[in-house]
Amino acid sequence: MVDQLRMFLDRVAAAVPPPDLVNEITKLAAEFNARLQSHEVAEYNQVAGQLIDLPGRAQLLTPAYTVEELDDQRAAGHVRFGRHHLGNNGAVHGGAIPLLFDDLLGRLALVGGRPKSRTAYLHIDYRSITPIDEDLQFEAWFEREEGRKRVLRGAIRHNERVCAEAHGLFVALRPGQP
Ligand SMILES: CCCCCCCCCCCCCC(=O)SCCNC(=O)CCNC(=O)[C@H](O)C(C)(C)COP(=O)(O)OP(=O)(O)OC[C@H]1O[C@@H](n2cnc3c(N)ncnc32)[C@H](O)[C@@H]1OP(=O)(O)O
Repeated sequence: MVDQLRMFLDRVAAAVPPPDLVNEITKLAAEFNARLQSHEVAEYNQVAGQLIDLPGRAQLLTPAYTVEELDDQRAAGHVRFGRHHLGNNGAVHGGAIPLLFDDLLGRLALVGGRPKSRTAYLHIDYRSITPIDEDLQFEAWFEREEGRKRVLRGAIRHNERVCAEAHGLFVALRPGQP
């Protein structure tokens, strides 16, 4: 379902459909919304975002990324941004790139039984255009850990070209801290 929805968002972004089709799709979307509404659950029971083996954890907000290598210091894999993430001129929107890094670095910050943490800062360097509709490679790694502070770095590449780099501080939450 999430794969289809991601594709739907890409199609909506790319299409200029005739008015009849817009009306038809609007009715279908309204029907899907109404049907799902009756199955709403509380945050801690929801499945979206919890399906760790699916691209982007099956969370629609997050770009569809797949982790292929993971240990307690490093993660690597691939990501593909779609038309939904377009800024302009074939380049990914600058706001979509931190979404990937926050999720990826935040997820790595948890690996190895580490307690939950929150992003204190996330700095992005946009080194070159990040293209949509291409398979891109990412890497994330620990730079250092000092008490509750975890400093991580990440990079997205298109083949050999660096597209963007990230530098983030994640602070482990104290018991009871939201
Ligand atoms: C099965 C399913 C699995 C699912 C996997 C899901 C993966 C999902 C991944 C998704 C991931 C998404 C994740 C998200 O999106 S989390 C959402 C975005 N982030 C937030 O909302 C965080 C909001 N901020 C806070 O809650 C607090 O400020 C935090 C918790 C961050 C720290 O407040 P706290 O009161 O706790 O700590 P402290 O103030 O005593 O500071 C402690 C130390 O840290 C240093 N410090 C703090 N801030 C900064 C700063 N800006 N620059 C430099 N340094 C900073 C500070 O100097 C001190 O250092 P030192 O003096 O000790 O040396």
